[in-house]
Amino acid sequence: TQTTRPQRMLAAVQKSATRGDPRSVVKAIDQFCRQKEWAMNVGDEKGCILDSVVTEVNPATVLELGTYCAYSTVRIASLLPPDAKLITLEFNPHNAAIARQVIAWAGLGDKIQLVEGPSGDWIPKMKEKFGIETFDLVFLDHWKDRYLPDTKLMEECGLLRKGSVLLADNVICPGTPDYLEYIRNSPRYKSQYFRSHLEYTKVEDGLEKSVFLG
Ligand SMILES: O=C(NC/C=C/[C@H]1O[C@@H](n2cnc3c(NCCO)ncnc32)[C@H](O)[C@@H]1O)c1cc(-c2ccc(F)cc2)cc(O)c1O
Ligand SMILES: [Mg+2]
Repeated sequence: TQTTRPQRMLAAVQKSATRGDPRSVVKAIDQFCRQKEWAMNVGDEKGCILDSVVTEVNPATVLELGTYCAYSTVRIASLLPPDAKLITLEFNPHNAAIARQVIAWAGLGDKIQLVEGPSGDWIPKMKEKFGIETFDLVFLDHWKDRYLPDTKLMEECGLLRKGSVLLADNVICPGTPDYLEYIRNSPRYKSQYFRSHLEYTKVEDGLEKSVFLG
């Protein structure tokens, strides 16, 4: 029977990456996507920008919207301080199942909590279910038309504090026009665009980093 792309990606990790070595997992996925099949991971070029933001913020709490196969989940978690926590939301059960195995292979199960379900349901429950007061860093990489509503929901739920950083993938391609318009014109955010390319291609894309001002 036919395998899925996430299944083939996991197979590439289990074949080429070293158990317990997160960076080898990242490398194996990038190699698979460059040599075998394109997939919608943030990728190695934008991944370097992601790494620099994670290192700069040095977050104790991270929220990721849209796990997919956990490429960025593992990439972020590999840079976190010892007691930091990363919560990643994924509502497609098949993708979640693959992501759990990628996270396990990387040996990051104690830093990463994958929560299965839609962000709209889980964002309001972060405090009661996970004892999270606020997030130091949020990585947005789920459906592009959900970036804005979920950002407003995080504001309403008091999950952002003065200095919280939102980092949004794909603000050019596929694009998130309503989110960009809101975040760049809101007096409550200080935004910065990091120009790059769509993963594994020469097409323009970029990350938007926005600091919540409280
Ligand atoms: O579409 C892209 N990403 C979406 C990711 C979705 C993943 O996240 C999960 N997900 C979605 N919404 C929610 C949700 N909440 C919202 C719904 O309730 N709550 C929880 N999980 C959610 C899905 O189940 C997937 O696992 C993309 C496309 C291109 C692209 C560029 C150029 C092309 F030609 C083609 C494609 C490049 C990229 O980097 C991209 O990220
Ligand atoms: Mg993306």
